[in-house]
This record gives sequence, structure tokens and C-alpha cells, in this order.
Amino acid sequence: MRTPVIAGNWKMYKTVNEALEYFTSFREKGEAEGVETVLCAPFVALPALVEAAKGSRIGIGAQNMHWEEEGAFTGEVGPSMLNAVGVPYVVIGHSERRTYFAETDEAVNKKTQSAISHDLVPIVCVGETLEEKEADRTQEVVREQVVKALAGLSSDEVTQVVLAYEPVWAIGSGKSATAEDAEEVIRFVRKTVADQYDQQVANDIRILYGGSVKPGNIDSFLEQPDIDGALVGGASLDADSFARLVEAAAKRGGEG
Ligand SMILES: O=C(CO)COP(=O)(O)O
Repeated sequence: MRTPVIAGNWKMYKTVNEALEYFTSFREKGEAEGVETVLCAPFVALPALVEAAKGSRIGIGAQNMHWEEEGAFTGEVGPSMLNAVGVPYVVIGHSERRTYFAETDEAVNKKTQSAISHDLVPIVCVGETLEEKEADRTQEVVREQVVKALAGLSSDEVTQVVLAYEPVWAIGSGKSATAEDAEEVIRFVRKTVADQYDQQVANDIRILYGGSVKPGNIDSFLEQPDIDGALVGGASLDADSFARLVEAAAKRGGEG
């Protein structure tokens, strides 16, 4: 059985103090058995959050990293630096990085490989734009992103990856995909993994939905057989609303 993941992506929000204040109120409510809860915060808040999260079931993640160990890459943060802080997760290939920072599928692949070889769990994002959706290219685009992101990984390594299907048009728009449409794409992603590797890898890999997930719609996604949780932007910024999402996943785990 796949353990559900509820991951918050704060994006470029919260100072260190704001992050700690949030964590104090979130910690009790956000601790749920049977759910992997993750908070992906800006780099500067990571050391304080990792310290605050010690002894809890809440994992802390970065939102990006460079693939190289170290070097003359002004402004970048490398995988060993995340290891040294004790961060277990890293978001890779978010559409905002692809769009605003020109991140290519090749870069996403190098980062994913580097994360795996540094024992970091990569949360790898894929998803089509509105234009691609309207041109009926969703499956083609998502397939290519998935295949390229995972290229060169062994079957064992692929099962350590968490994939997140985030249709670009649903991010921050208040307009989520319907649960049925998200399920259809995610089922297709799982099939893509089965075709590239084998059925066992496809059965084991966690695939999340992201894009305007809120307490009011999370259940509809979680009830889909292939959706293993959510990657959440806006609704993760408030401790109460994020805790409600974790609770929804915990409740479902209990029922299932
Ligand atoms: O980009 C997202 C998570 O990575 C989704 O953002 P929203 O939940 O704000 O739509």
C-alpha cells in the first residue's frame, strides 16, 4: 500500500520567524499517522524548521537545488548542503521554475538523479499548460516530462521518487482540475512508468495532484485510486487549512 503524501509548497512566502510561528501552531494538528506530511520552505527557513521539526512526523523540504556537488554557481544551493541541514525532501521541476527560470527537462533530470544519489526524496513536478491542454496534448507533454525526468534511474531509484501532476493552468488559479480529469492523467502517468520500468515500480511510486487543492476539494482527489496525495501551494500557507488537508488524508488512510 502506498503511504499518502501531503506536501505544502510555500513558494516565496514566510520569513524565518513567520515559518517558526506557523510551525508552532501546525505541529500538533499536522501530526497524523499514516500520512507523510512535508513542508517545503524557502532555503533560509530550512535550518530553523528542521530543528523545530525534530521528534515530529513532519518532514521538511527545499523547493529547488543545483545538481552539482559544489562549484562556481552563484546563488545556487547544492545537494550536500541540504544533507548537512538535515532536509529529507526537495521539489524539482516545479512549473514556476520551468517558466520563470528556464528549467529544462534535462536540468530536471540532472537534479532528480543528484537528489536520489544524495538520499533526498525528489518531488518531481510535471504538467501541461492551458495552451497544451486546449490542443489536446496533455498526455504527450506529461509523458515526455516524466520519461525525461526519470531517465537513467534504476527501478529501485524510481520508486523513491514522488511525482506530482500539476496542470499549470490550475496552479494558483482557484480553478482545480476535476478529480476525474486529474485521475485520468495520473493513471496515464502510472502507465507510463509501467511501460518504462515495470508494473511493480508503477504500483509503488507515489503520484500526487497539485493545483488549487483546498480543504473543500481534497476528498474528491484522495478518493481516486491512483492519486496518492497532494502538493499544495496557497492552502498550505495557513496552518489550520494545511492541517485540515493532512487530517483528510489521515482519515482516508484509516478508512482504507
Ligand atoms: O504550485 C502548487 C504547488 O506546488 C499549487 O499551488 P496552489 O495550491 O496555490 O494552486
